[in-house]
Amino acid sequence: MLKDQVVRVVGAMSGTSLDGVDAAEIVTDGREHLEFGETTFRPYTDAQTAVLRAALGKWPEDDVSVAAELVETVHAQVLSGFSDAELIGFHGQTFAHDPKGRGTHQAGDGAVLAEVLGKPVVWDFRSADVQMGGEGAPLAPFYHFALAKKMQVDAPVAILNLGGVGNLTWIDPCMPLPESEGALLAFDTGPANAPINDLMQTRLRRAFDEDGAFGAKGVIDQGVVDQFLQQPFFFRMPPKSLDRDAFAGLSAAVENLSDEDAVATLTMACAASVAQGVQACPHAPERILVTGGGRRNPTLMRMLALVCDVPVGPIEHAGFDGDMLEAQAFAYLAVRVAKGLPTSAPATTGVGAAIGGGIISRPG
Ligand SMILES: Nc1ncnc2c1ncn2[C@@H]1O[C@H](COP(=O)(O)OP(=O)(O)OP(=O)(O)O)[C@@H](O)[C@H]1O
Ligand SMILES: CC(=O)N[C@H]1[C@@H]2OC[C@@H](O2)[C@@H](O)[C@@H]1O[C@H](C)C(=O)O
Repeated sequence: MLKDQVVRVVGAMSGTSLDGVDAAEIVTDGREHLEFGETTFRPYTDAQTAVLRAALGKWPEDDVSVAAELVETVHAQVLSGFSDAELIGFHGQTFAHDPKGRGTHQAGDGAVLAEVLGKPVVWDFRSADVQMGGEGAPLAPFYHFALAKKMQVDAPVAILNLGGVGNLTWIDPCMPLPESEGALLAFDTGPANAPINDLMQTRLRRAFDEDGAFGAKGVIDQGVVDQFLQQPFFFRMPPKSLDRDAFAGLSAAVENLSDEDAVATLTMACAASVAQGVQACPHAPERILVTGGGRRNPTLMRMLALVCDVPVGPIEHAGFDGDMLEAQAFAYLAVRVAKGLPTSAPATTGVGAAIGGGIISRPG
């Protein structure tokens, strides 16, 4: 692919909240040129979510073929709607993530999708980074850098994704490239919606705390939050990343609280872990732009504004679509992989040197 070639590319992401597949088209040269196209979301049925949930924590050598085929089938359906796209970025579904141990496992075979869809597919974005000593996550930061350039801001900003897990990217948009030293600092902040969703499902048979209603009625158990922040993860310097279910102890710690108090406490645990992350940034960002489903939870957004010493608002304030940012990110990263450009750097994943991860599979 030529250096300046502009590509119509679609990215697809199945996130840790296990709610469905986001797909988004962009037009990009893999650097600063960025236009936005069609988007779609395909929710998983309850039965499909149950299959995926049962595969969490499993590795390729475990028998996950049914769950992996489900990921491929749903993605093939979703992506077949993007007939104009020349290239596909396919993240897959993370089943397990243990970068300093067994590695990282995103289910779904991009080679199968390339055959089915008849287009080149970039996939397995995280493994090379892990093999080179990196965390393999977060990977959206290089895309966040492109967004900050598009915003034409001249002071550091932070982009906070609140999905199942939270991740924050601090960006100095005055730097020339995302891999430039000092351009980015990125890391997972802690659990975000996953513990809240798990509690809502187990206790109340609801998918999530809609509009933060339960959390708003509860009283925060500050002792639980303070105890939670004593976990070694919060004393590690970034970059750092998390598996979805890394904090089982947090859910256990709210077991004896009422539904409302438990949700309020889990919501504050998420906000407080973000506030700790903000303290680790090189300088205070001018503002925090929130993406991912957590920005739709007004209780969480209120708590964030309370504990972070920086203005906090949804990324729509900067003109971007907070539901589709991750799908767009894997579209953008796919073009970078196809062009041989790096997708991570020491400051985003802790990898030894900037590298481009990802495999390209072409239809036979
Ligand atoms: N109206 C709402 N009120 C409260 N919470 C909401 C609302 N809408 C979405 N959410 C939360 O956002 C979650 C979905 O977020 P998102 O789609 O960003 O997650 P994801 O992409 O799967 O996760 P990750 O970024 O960790 O991979 C839902 O499961 C729910 O917890
Ligand atoms: C291993 C893995 O899939 N991590 C996800 C997860 O979901 C949020 C957070 O944890 C982040 O580290 C990452 O996803 C985003 C898209 C990323 O790589 O930037």
